[in-house]
Amino acid sequence: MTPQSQTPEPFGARLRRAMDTRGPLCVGIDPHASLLADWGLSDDVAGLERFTHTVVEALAGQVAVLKPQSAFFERFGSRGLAVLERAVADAREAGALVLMDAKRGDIGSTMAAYASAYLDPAAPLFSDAVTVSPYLGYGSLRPALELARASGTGVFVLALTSNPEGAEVQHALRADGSSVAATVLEHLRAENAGAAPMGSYGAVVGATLGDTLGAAGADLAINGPLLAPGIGAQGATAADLPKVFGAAVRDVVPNVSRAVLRGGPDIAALRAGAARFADEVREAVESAVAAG
Ligand SMILES: O=C(O)c1cc(=O)[nH]c(=O)n1[C@@H]1O[C@H](COP(=O)(O)O)[C@@H](O)[C@H]1O
Repeated sequence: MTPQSQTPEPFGARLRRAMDTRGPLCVGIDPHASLLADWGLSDDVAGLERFTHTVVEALAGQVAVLKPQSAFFERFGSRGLAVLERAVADAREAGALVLMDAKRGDIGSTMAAYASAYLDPAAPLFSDAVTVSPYLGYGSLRPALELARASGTGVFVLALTSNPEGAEVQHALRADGSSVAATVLEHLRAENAGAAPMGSYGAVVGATLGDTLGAAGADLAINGPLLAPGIGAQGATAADLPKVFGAAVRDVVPNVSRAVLRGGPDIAALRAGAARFADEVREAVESAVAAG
């Protein structure tokens, strides 16, 4: 990677500041073909570009985190990736942190290349953080964890995903009786130990999981951020957050994609939709914290 003249501020510190000033909401940039159609756009690169540019213009000055889902850009090949590159740069320029949702995971030597694609400051898709999958073994993520440390970026590791199919792998019990997901969380706790105000290594834990976390023996106190997708289109609400996350609710970065994006293409409507979810999240977190 590019040599750094000075140690960059860690992602965890940058994220905590953004959460404190803008609120913790993350909005996903997920240009589904159906959303392009709803917005009156063509399902091609021009439609993708217009959609993405509108979302960035509407929300990059307002929300803490924007999370482009790479698959929706990859389906258009190199021209789709060019749209993604510009969106990442524009969103960061406007003050949002960009979490690239790429869910990468591979053997360590290949993981190093994925890490450079998103976490090397010289890379065209350089982002503030990236989502990764630990299901080739947590240790295979080491190159990404190390590059994140060096470049002041973050890594969000899938632990307990929002989809119902995730449980067959994530709740599975290891020989010592701990669940696979609890083991992932344990690794993250060790990674973030001693970091203040919080570590740069997050977990993805679905807001849809209700009270099933107990079944996975999941201890969410990892001293790092907890990305919580599933609010809106997948049925969870802001009011579910304290139930799912308990005392860790202060570290939750709730994600909403379709339920905000459906408000477009009107910029004011997109902003109002995000603001409504942000208010609901703030209310839910504040009342949970007040209740102790
Ligand atoms: O890592 C993610 O972002 C993610 C993890 C997970 O467990 N569930 C999940 O839905 N996501 C992503 O979060 C977004 C949810 O979108 P909506 O259901 O439209 O709000 C999509 O981009 C998913 O790929």
